[in-house]
Amino acid sequence: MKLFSEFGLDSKVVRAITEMGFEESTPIQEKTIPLALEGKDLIGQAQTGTGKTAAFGIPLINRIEASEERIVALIMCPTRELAIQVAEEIGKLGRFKGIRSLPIYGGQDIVKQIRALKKKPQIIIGTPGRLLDHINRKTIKLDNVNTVVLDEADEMLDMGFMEDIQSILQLVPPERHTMLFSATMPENIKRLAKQFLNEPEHVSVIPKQVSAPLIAQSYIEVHEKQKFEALSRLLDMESPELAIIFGRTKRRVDELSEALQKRGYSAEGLHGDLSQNQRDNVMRKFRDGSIDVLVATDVAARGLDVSGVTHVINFDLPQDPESYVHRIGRTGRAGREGAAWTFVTPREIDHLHFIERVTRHRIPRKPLPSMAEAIEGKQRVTAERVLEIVNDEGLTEFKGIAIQLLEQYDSVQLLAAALKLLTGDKKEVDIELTPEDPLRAKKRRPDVRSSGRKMPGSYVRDGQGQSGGGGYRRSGDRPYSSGSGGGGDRGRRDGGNRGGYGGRDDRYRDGDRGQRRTDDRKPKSSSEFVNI
Ligand SMILES: Nc1ncnc2c1ncn2[C@@H]1O[C@H](COP(=O)(O)OP(=O)(O)OP(=O)(O)O)[C@@H](O)[C@H]1O
Ligand SMILES: [Mg+2]
Repeated sequence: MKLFSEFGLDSKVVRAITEMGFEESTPIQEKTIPLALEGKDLIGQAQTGTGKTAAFGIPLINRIEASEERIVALIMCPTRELAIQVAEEIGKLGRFKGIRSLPIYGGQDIVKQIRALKKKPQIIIGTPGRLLDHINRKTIKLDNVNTVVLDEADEMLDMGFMEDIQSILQLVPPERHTMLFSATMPENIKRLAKQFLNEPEHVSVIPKQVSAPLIAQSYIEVHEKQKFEALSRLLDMESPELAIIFGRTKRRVDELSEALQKRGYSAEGLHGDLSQNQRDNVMRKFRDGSIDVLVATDVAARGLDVSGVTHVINFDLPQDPESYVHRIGRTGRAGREGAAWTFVTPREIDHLHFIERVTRHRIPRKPLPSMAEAIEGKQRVTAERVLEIVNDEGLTEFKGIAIQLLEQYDSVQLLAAALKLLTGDKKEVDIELTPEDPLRAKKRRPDVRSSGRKMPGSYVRDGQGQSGGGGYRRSGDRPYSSGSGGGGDRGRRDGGNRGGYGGRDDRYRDGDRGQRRTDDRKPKSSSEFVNI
């Protein structure tokens, strides 16, 4: 693996990378950084959590001069939280060079954005809708842009941003450098690539299995009505550090987060119908650990990088295989392990098999956690909490009473009582969730992958063992420090209807563009998967 000092980068960039705690480049970084430094257009595909942001961020920052007073680079992302998160990372990378970057997204005061734009940022990281607003208002000019990045490019297409992206790119000088990134590369991405990229290199570090290798995947077959019980048992049994639970609709997310709170879990919901303020608050709490369960629609499926997420639970089976791959990819990031659990109703088993076929990964079935396992899990956590403070100095003041009690009672009996008290009783509140319709299996060619379907002038590394997710190191090893702030996601696919997506990023919230229906997520084309 190549060290960052070996790419011939500006020393200020290397210093920034070092300060971020990165030691070695990840496979996608190793491959794309040299190409991007040469100015080659490229399509970069690598598993979730393997550092695609820095793969485009580093060469971008390296090329820009701090003295530049015009917008020279544009990064487009499908959701607001992702724009914020990418801007954070770009900000860190450009710190020592003095590069100015700015996130531009819907839901935020446009006047405030205009004021920020006056500080002459060189890099804009934005969601397409709000970007177009600024372009139309002439508060953003693209005449000097020489680099464009489309992060989660397939998702932006899927969300119906094609026209917006086209309009935006028409305003960027054609001799630009364009890069396109995602963990999944459906067939329709080719169309976009043909139109906007100039003889791109297709850099793929996706091995056989498209999902990140460090994620232990399992599914539980469960009736719709048993799902909530199954969820609380699973949470008790596994006691996640941080967990993201995906629900199919906004209503589902609202009901589920409320139900979890009633049962005593520290959970909050995130979906596209919340105000930007609410979205920001939820993300902040989740990042700093003040809540440990985030219940979300697919708004949180893409790009979101929160360290400490040990579990992803698909309370509802995702609509399509890409969504599955991205959802579970919120854990098992940057070389860490994670667990992904998926609830499947008996009628959805075929759909699960379809996801398995397309992702080329068999998902083992696990039994519903038993009551005993749930209780055991909770007890284990309590015991761990006790053991954490067993050597604390601050216990002295409790020792007197401890000695007194031990003179009167049996020690095991006493400790058991204390543990019982600490564990707390599950609040037995009856929970009734509105049932969701089951998903039906799709008919689609199962696994059309990248091999043999190369982009012109490209190479596809379809090799083995190129996990990308596996074991690259970060100095300082800060396993659960809160990440870079922000949050990556979008609001969508969560309209009342299955497959609809109401609260998607800019257009509905800002009211200033688009007549698009809030519930019609465009159906995907038939042979989506080139690479998944
Ligand atoms: N070379 C590196 N060494 C260690 N950690 C890294 C390195 N590069 C990136 N990271 C960290 O890995 C995490 C995941 O990176 P990033 O969000 O860019 O992944 P991604 O490939 O874009 O994933 P996704 O497909 O989910 O968007 C981040 O916390 C990032 O800071
Ligand atoms: Mg990413």
